[in-house]
Amino acid sequence: MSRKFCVGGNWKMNGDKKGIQEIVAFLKAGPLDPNVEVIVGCPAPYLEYTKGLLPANVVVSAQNCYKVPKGAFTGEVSPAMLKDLGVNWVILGHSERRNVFGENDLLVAEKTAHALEEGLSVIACIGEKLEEREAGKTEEVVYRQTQAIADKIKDWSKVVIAYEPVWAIGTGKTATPQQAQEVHEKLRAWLKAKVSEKVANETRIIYGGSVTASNCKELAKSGDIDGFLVGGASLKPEFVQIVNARQ
Ligand SMILES: O=C(CO)COP(=O)(O)O
Repeated sequence: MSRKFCVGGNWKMNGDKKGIQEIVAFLKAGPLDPNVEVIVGCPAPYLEYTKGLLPANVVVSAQNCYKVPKGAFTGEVSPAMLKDLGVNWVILGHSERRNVFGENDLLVAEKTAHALEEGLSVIACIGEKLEEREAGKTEEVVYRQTQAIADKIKDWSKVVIAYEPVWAIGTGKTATPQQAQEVHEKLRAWLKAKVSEKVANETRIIYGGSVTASNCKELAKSGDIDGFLVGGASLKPEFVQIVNARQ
Protein backbone atom coordinates (compact mmCIF):
# COMPACT_ATOMS: atom_id res chain seq x y z
CA MET A 1 0.00 0.00 0.00
CA SER A 2 1.38 3.36 -0.90
CA ARG A 3 1.21 6.02 1.74
CA LYS A 4 -1.04 8.97 0.92
CA PHE A 5 0.84 12.26 1.22
CA CYS A 6 -0.49 14.13 4.25
CA VAL A 7 -0.12 17.83 4.99
CA GLY A 8 -1.30 19.31 8.26
CA GLY A 9 -1.48 22.96 9.14
CA ASN A 10 -0.94 23.65 12.81
CA TRP A 11 -2.36 27.09 13.48
CA LYS A 12 -1.26 26.93 17.13
CA MET A 13 -2.80 29.72 19.24
CA ASN A 14 -3.44 31.96 16.25
CA GLY A 15 -6.47 33.16 14.38
CA ASP A 16 -9.80 34.80 14.95
CA LYS A 17 -12.99 34.56 12.90
CA LYS A 18 -11.75 37.05 10.34
CA GLY A 19 -8.36 35.39 10.01
CA ILE A 20 -9.97 31.98 9.68
CA GLN A 21 -12.18 33.29 6.86
CA GLU A 22 -9.02 34.44 5.07
CA ILE A 23 -7.35 31.05 5.49
CA VAL A 24 -10.48 29.24 4.30
CA ALA A 25 -10.58 31.51 1.24
CA PHE A 26 -7.10 30.48 0.06
CA LEU A 27 -7.83 26.82 0.84
CA LYS A 28 -10.99 27.02 -1.26
CA ALA A 29 -9.18 28.80 -4.09
CA GLY A 30 -6.43 26.15 -3.99
CA PRO A 31 -6.34 24.24 -6.13
CA LEU A 32 -5.20 21.52 -3.72
CA ASP A 33 -3.67 18.32 -5.07
CA PRO A 34 -6.49 15.74 -4.80
CA ASN A 35 -3.93 13.06 -3.92
CA VAL A 36 -3.06 14.79 -0.65
CA GLU A 37 -4.85 14.48 2.68
CA VAL A 38 -5.11 18.02 4.06
CA ILE A 39 -5.81 18.68 7.73
CA VAL A 40 -5.86 21.98 9.62
CA GLY A 41 -5.35 22.10 13.37
CA CYS A 42 -7.30 25.02 14.72
CA PRO A 43 -7.75 26.35 18.27
CA ALA A 44 -10.49 24.54 20.21
CA PRO A 45 -12.98 27.42 20.41
CA TYR A 46 -13.03 27.71 16.62
CA LEU A 47 -13.28 24.03 15.70
CA GLU A 48 -16.96 24.02 14.87
CA TYR A 49 -16.79 27.42 13.17
CA THR A 50 -13.86 26.34 11.02
CA LYS A 51 -15.41 22.98 10.19
CA GLY A 52 -18.50 24.80 8.96
CA LEU A 53 -16.47 26.92 6.54
CA LEU A 54 -13.90 24.47 5.18
CA PRO A 55 -14.24 22.95 1.72
CA ALA A 56 -14.86 19.18 1.60
CA ASN A 57 -11.24 18.40 0.71
CA VAL A 58 -9.84 19.84 3.98
CA VAL A 59 -10.60 18.43 7.41
CA VAL A 60 -10.26 20.07 10.77
CA SER A 61 -8.17 18.81 13.68
CA ALA A 62 -7.92 19.70 17.35
CA GLN A 63 -4.48 20.55 18.75
CA ASN A 64 -4.84 18.65 22.01
CA CYS A 65 -7.22 16.55 24.09
CA TYR A 66 -7.18 14.77 27.41
CA LYS A 67 -6.89 11.05 28.23
CA VAL A 68 -10.36 10.37 29.67
CA PRO A 69 -13.91 10.96 28.37
CA LYS A 70 -15.15 13.41 31.01
CA GLY A 71 -14.82 14.57 34.58
CA ALA A 72 -13.27 17.14 36.87
CA PHE A 73 -10.46 18.31 34.57
CA THR A 74 -10.93 22.06 34.32
CA GLY A 75 -9.81 23.49 31.00
CA GLU A 76 -9.47 20.17 29.23
CA VAL A 77 -11.27 18.79 26.18
CA SER A 78 -12.05 15.09 25.64
CA PRO A 79 -11.95 13.05 22.43
CA ALA A 80 -15.65 12.31 23.01
CA MET A 81 -16.38 16.04 22.84
CA LEU A 82 -14.38 16.36 19.64
CA LYS A 83 -16.28 13.47 18.09
CA ASP A 84 -19.52 15.10 19.17
CA LEU A 85 -18.53 18.18 17.15
CA GLY A 86 -17.69 16.00 14.15
CA VAL A 87 -13.95 16.53 14.60
CA ASN A 88 -12.05 13.37 13.70
CA TRP A 89 -8.41 14.39 14.12
CA VAL A 90 -6.21 15.58 16.95
CA ILE A 91 -2.56 16.63 17.16
CA LEU A 92 -0.95 15.18 20.29
CA GLY A 93 2.46 15.51 21.91
CA HIS A 94 3.46 18.65 20.07
CA SER A 95 6.78 19.94 21.39
CA GLU A 96 5.01 23.02 22.73
CA ARG A 97 2.70 20.74 24.76
CA ARG A 98 5.73 18.79 25.95
CA ASN A 99 8.02 21.72 26.68
CA VAL A 100 5.70 24.60 27.63
CA PHE A 101 3.01 22.54 29.37
CA GLY A 102 5.19 19.76 30.76
CA GLU A 103 3.60 16.79 29.00
CA ASN A 104 5.78 13.71 29.31
CA ASP A 105 6.06 10.63 27.09
CA LEU A 106 3.63 8.64 29.22
CA LEU A 107 0.91 11.28 29.17
CA VAL A 108 1.28 11.74 25.40
CA ALA A 109 1.01 7.96 24.97
CA GLU A 110 -2.05 7.73 27.23
CA LYS A 111 -3.73 10.56 25.36
CA THR A 112 -2.93 8.88 22.05
CA ALA A 113 -4.36 5.56 23.21
CA HIS A 114 -7.56 7.12 24.49
CA ALA A 115 -8.06 9.29 21.39
CA LEU A 116 -7.68 6.18 19.19
CA GLU A 117 -10.10 4.21 21.38
CA GLU A 118 -12.65 6.97 20.86
CA GLY A 119 -12.17 6.75 17.11
CA LEU A 120 -10.04 9.81 16.45
CA SER A 121 -7.09 9.87 14.09
CA VAL A 122 -3.93 11.17 15.74
CA ILE A 123 -0.97 13.16 14.53
CA ALA A 124 1.54 12.11 17.19
CA CYS A 125 4.50 14.48 17.42
CA ILE A 126 8.03 13.56 18.40
CA GLY A 127 11.39 15.24 18.02
CA GLU A 128 14.65 16.07 19.72
CA LYS A 129 15.87 19.36 21.18
CA LEU A 130 19.01 21.09 19.91
CA GLU A 131 21.13 19.96 22.86
CA GLU A 132 19.98 16.38 22.34
CA ARG A 133 20.93 16.48 18.66
CA GLU A 134 24.30 18.04 19.50
CA ALA A 135 24.89 15.32 22.07
CA GLY A 136 24.23 12.67 19.40
CA LYS A 137 21.01 11.60 21.10
CA THR A 138 18.50 12.19 18.29
CA GLU A 139 17.74 8.52 17.72
CA GLU A 140 17.60 7.71 21.41
CA VAL A 141 15.05 10.49 21.98
CA VAL A 142 12.75 9.77 19.04
CA TYR A 143 12.83 6.02 19.72
CA ARG A 144 12.00 6.62 23.39
CA GLN A 145 9.07 8.90 22.48
CA THR A 146 7.75 6.42 19.91
CA GLN A 147 8.25 3.44 22.24
CA ALA A 148 6.04 5.12 24.87
CA ILE A 149 3.25 5.30 22.29
CA ALA A 150 3.91 1.78 20.99
CA ASP A 151 3.56 0.46 24.55
CA LYS A 152 0.01 1.82 24.77
CA ILE A 153 -1.52 1.19 21.35
CA LYS A 154 -2.14 -1.79 19.11
CA ASP A 155 -3.76 -0.32 16.03
CA TRP A 156 -1.54 2.11 14.12
CA SER A 157 -3.89 2.56 11.16
CA LYS A 158 -5.11 5.95 12.43
CA VAL A 159 -1.74 7.27 13.53
CA VAL A 160 0.45 9.70 11.62
CA ILE A 161 3.85 10.34 13.18
CA ALA A 162 5.10 13.92 12.91
CA TYR A 163 8.86 14.22 13.29
CA GLU A 164 9.46 17.77 14.42
CA PRO A 165 12.98 18.52 15.59
CA VAL A 166 12.48 21.18 18.26
CA TRP A 167 15.41 23.25 16.97
CA ALA A 168 13.64 23.63 13.62
CA ILE A 169 10.27 24.79 14.96
CA GLY A 170 9.57 28.46 14.38
CA THR A 171 13.28 29.16 13.96
CA GLY A 172 13.60 29.33 10.19
CA LYS A 173 16.20 26.53 10.52
CA THR A 174 14.68 23.71 8.52
CA ALA A 175 16.23 20.29 8.75
CA THR A 176 17.92 19.56 5.43
CA PRO A 177 16.19 16.92 3.31
CA GLN A 178 19.08 14.59 4.24
CA GLN A 179 18.70 15.23 7.99
CA ALA A 180 14.95 14.70 7.89
CA GLN A 181 15.12 11.65 5.60
CA GLU A 182 17.77 10.06 7.85
CA VAL A 183 15.55 10.26 10.93
CA HIS A 184 12.42 9.19 9.04
CA GLU A 185 14.23 6.19 7.56
CA LYS A 186 15.54 5.18 10.99
CA LEU A 187 12.09 5.57 12.52
CA ARG A 188 10.62 3.35 9.84
CA ALA A 189 13.28 0.73 10.51
CA TRP A 190 12.53 1.02 14.21
CA LEU A 191 8.80 0.50 13.57
CA LYS A 192 9.65 -2.59 11.51
CA ALA A 193 11.81 -4.02 14.28
CA LYS A 194 9.63 -3.08 17.25
CA VAL A 195 6.08 -3.10 15.89
CA SER A 196 5.68 -4.81 12.51
CA GLU A 197 6.68 -4.61 8.87
CA LYS A 198 3.11 -3.69 7.94
CA VAL A 199 3.03 -0.76 10.37
CA ALA A 200 6.46 0.37 9.16
CA ASN A 201 5.31 0.29 5.53
CA GLU A 202 1.92 1.90 6.06
CA THR A 203 2.44 4.54 8.76
CA ARG A 204 2.96 8.01 7.44
CA ILE A 205 5.89 9.91 8.91
CA ILE A 206 5.54 13.61 8.19
CA TYR A 207 8.12 16.33 8.83
CA GLY A 208 7.57 19.60 10.69
CA GLY A 209 9.85 22.55 11.41
CA SER A 210 10.09 25.73 9.35
CA VAL A 211 8.54 24.18 6.25
CA THR A 212 7.86 26.83 3.61
CA ALA A 213 6.87 27.05 -0.04
CA SER A 214 10.55 27.37 -0.92
CA ASN A 215 11.90 24.29 0.88
CA CYS A 216 8.94 21.87 0.66
CA LYS A 217 9.64 20.48 -2.80
CA GLU A 218 13.15 19.27 -1.94
CA LEU A 219 11.93 17.73 1.33
CA ALA A 220 9.00 16.05 -0.43
CA LYS A 221 11.37 14.18 -2.78
CA SER A 222 12.69 12.00 0.05
CA GLY A 223 11.15 8.55 0.06
CA ASP A 224 10.37 8.43 3.76
CA ILE A 225 8.91 11.94 4.08
CA ASP A 226 5.18 11.38 3.69
CA GLY A 227 4.05 14.96 4.17
CA PHE A 228 4.42 17.91 6.50
CA LEU A 229 3.14 19.49 9.67
CA VAL A 230 3.31 23.20 9.01
CA GLY A 231 3.16 25.97 11.61
CA GLY A 232 3.69 29.58 10.57
CA ALA A 233 3.32 28.99 6.83
CA SER A 234 -0.05 27.28 7.33
CA LEU A 235 -1.55 30.69 8.13
CA LYS A 236 -0.49 32.06 4.75
CA PRO A 237 -1.50 31.38 1.13
CA GLU A 238 1.85 29.60 0.57
CA PHE A 239 0.30 26.66 2.46
CA VAL A 240 -1.35 25.73 -0.85
CA GLN A 241 2.09 25.34 -2.46
CA ILE A 242 3.20 23.17 0.45
CA VAL A 243 0.15 20.92 0.03
CA ASN A 244 1.10 20.64 -3.64
CA ALA A 245 4.80 19.96 -2.96
CA ARG A 246 4.78 16.65 -4.82
CA GLN A 247 3.24 18.08 -8.00
O1 LIG B 1 5.47 23.23 15.14
C1 LIG B 1 5.30 23.19 13.93
C2 LIG B 1 4.15 22.48 13.36
O2 LIG B 1 3.49 21.73 14.32
C3 LIG B 1 6.23 23.83 13.01
O3 LIG B 1 6.12 25.19 13.17
P1 LIG B 1 6.83 26.16 12.08
O4 LIG B 1 6.42 25.64 10.72
O5 LIG B 1 6.28 27.52 12.38
O6 LIG B 1 8.29 26.03 12.30
